[in-house]
Amino acid sequence: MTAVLPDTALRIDGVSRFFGTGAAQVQALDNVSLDVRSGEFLCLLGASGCGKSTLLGLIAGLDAPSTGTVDTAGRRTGMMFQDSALLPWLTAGGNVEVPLRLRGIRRAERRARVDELLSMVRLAGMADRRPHELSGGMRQRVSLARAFAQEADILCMDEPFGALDAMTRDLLHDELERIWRQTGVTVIFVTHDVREAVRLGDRIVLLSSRPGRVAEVFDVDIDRPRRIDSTQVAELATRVTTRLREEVGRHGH
Ligand SMILES: Nc1ncnc2c1ncn2[C@@H]1O[C@H](COP(=O)(O)OP(=O)(O)OP(=O)(O)O)[C@@H](O)[C@H]1O
Repeated sequence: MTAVLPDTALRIDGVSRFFGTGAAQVQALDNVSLDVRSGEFLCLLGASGCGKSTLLGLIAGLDAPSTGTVDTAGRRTGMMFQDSALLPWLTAGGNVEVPLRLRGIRRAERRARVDELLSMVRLAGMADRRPHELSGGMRQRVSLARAFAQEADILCMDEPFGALDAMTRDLLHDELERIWRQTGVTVIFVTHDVREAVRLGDRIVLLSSRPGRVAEVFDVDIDRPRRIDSTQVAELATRVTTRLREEVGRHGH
């Protein structure tokens, strides 16, 4: 194994993951190897059940590989899910504050940080609202602010905008891209939406159907900011979709 370069945020080396034992055993991932650059926006794409969430969980340190290694060289990882999973008894501000509390940040600093984070997702003045008083898009903005409150070096996002309407999703793509550029965080973004991957990613890693293997890696050489409905995005999305169809077809799904 070669040394991890300083600008490598994450090295996944020969990772397989099995669940269960005996006849009921399922192989979710098969010998996945991948280096992710520091500050890169990497999209993981693949058919349902190909192991995207499993791989993300391994990167986030929520799970351990059966074989192989995931090396984040001590970098802090954070997580954001599709469901905003806000705590209903806390306000928007209270939710964003949770990771700050967990990290032992003092009250006055927490307050200031919460205001900053809510402004960053354009929810200044909404700190006292409760989740049920917010729209789905606003809840996901709070969730985004909470994700950034983790101050992770590597942010793992599991279809964070999957449940939103197209308009809201478009806006949140813009916000996420802006914040990603401002903070320099490394993002690992799971999606099954090809256009979303092309809209956001520096690279797209296409996983094969179960067990997930790296089927192909696409570089997205399109200037930012991108528009999801631009011709360039559509053209690359068509190429990626064709490849994705081949992968799905190969496994008879
Ligand atoms: N804890 C577990 N126990 C048993 N099987 C599991 C477990 N977690 C995942 N699997 C299986 O591993 C495979 C990969 O699941 P995973 O959720 O990673 O796929 P995915 O690509 O994220 O799917 P989707 O796009 O539908 O969310 C699936 O067959 C799933 O049923």
